[in-house]
Amino acid sequence: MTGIGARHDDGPPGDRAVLAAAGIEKTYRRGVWPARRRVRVLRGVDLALAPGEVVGLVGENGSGKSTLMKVLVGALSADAGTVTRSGRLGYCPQEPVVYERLTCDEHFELFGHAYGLTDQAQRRARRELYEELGFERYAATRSDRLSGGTLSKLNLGLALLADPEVLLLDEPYAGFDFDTYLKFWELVGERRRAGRSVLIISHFVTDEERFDRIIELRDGRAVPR
Ligand SMILES: Nc1ncnc2c1ncn2[C@@H]1O[C@H](COP(=O)(O)OP(=O)(O)OP(=O)(O)O)[C@@H](O)[C@H]1O
Repeated sequence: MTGIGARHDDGPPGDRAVLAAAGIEKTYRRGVWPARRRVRVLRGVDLALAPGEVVGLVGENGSGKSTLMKVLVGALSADAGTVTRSGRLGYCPQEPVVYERLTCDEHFELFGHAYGLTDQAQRRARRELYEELGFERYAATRSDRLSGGTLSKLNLGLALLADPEVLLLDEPYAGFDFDTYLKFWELVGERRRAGRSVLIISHFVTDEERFDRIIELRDGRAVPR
């Protein structure tokens, strides 16, 4: 792999980790008694992200990638294991979580407020994101009137707004056209050079060259690839 900048060839991040998970287990319970069954998805996942690393999280459909990411951000509780984070966290879920009646601008204002950004900082970051991802013309459009691709840009933009130290992206480019897909990787490269860490769920073999490291979820465990 060539990655998109300097590589980390010095093994697992260990003490330098900005995000570390140890022994994560998760079982879902489905159905109602007597047809109740358990789906054991994560069986002891260990994972660590160092500053400035861009790591791919891969695995077949249903292997538990989204489940793991939800546990890492704290949106879902694990049955066992620990997650340690340092710094600000940005999360781009697979399904955009937006308010249908709010415009793109209003989303940035709301999230900027939630992140504790000053108005000035929020406006500056918003302007840059509109430009980088090319959706400024939708600034005043309500989110329920956006196309799927533009909605994905808003979803990603909101995760990037506060320039988080750790960025977790669940298939962030669903619906992106090719130009936007390339811009997305430029944007990841910039974050990386700034020492930010990024974990990306990916299904594309073509992405593999862009990661510093790839972790595969297999049989409920994380294995290096
Ligand atoms: N809320 C839930 N309740 C019950 N089972 C669930 C729930 N969420 C996910 N699952 C099951 O857990 C397993 C892992 O799902 P998950 O979405 O984490 O996989 P994934 O690797 O992200 O899949 P994909 O590549 O298709 O996005 C699947 O069998 C899924 O059906």
